[in-house]
Amino acid sequence: MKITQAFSFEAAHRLPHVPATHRCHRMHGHSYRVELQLQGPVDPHSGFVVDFFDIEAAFGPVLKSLDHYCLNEVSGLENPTAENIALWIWQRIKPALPQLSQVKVFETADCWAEYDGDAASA
Ligand SMILES: Nc1nc2c(c(=O)[nH]1)N=C([C@H](O)[C@H](O)COP(=O)(O)OP(=O)(O)OP(=O)(O)O)CN2
Ligand SMILES: [Zn+2]
Repeated sequence: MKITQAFSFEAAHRLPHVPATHRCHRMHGHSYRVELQLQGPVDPHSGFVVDFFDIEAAFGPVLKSLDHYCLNEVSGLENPTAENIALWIWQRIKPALPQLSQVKVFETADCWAEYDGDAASA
């Protein structure tokens, strides 16, 4: 069974490795959406794969460290592309949520990155 919980945060960023002529080289902001997918068996007693409250508790401190920050100033996010944010989130919450199977980071409704723990695609 797969379950997904969505979160959102507001943040500023600039992409330091794109050409100066690229509009994302300038500081700007996004309303990010994060989707955390977990996969595992349904506990026969609780009926849960994982309690959504436990996902919220595990991700809360990570979310707080992103919300209303300039992502370039967050340690490990000096190049804050959607891809790098997805990987960064995965690395921080996988230990607490072993059933984590995918992290999606949406910069806009139309553009997102997804990471499923496959080292070859990181
Ligand atoms: N592969 C990636 N490409 C780009 C990323 C990224 O993280 N991974 N990021 C950006 C920029 O952050 C840019 O701000 C994205 O903006 P855009 O998708 O163009 O969204 P806008 O809302 O600014 O654009 P509209 O077309 O006006 O909706 C670029 N590329
Ligand atoms: Zn951007």
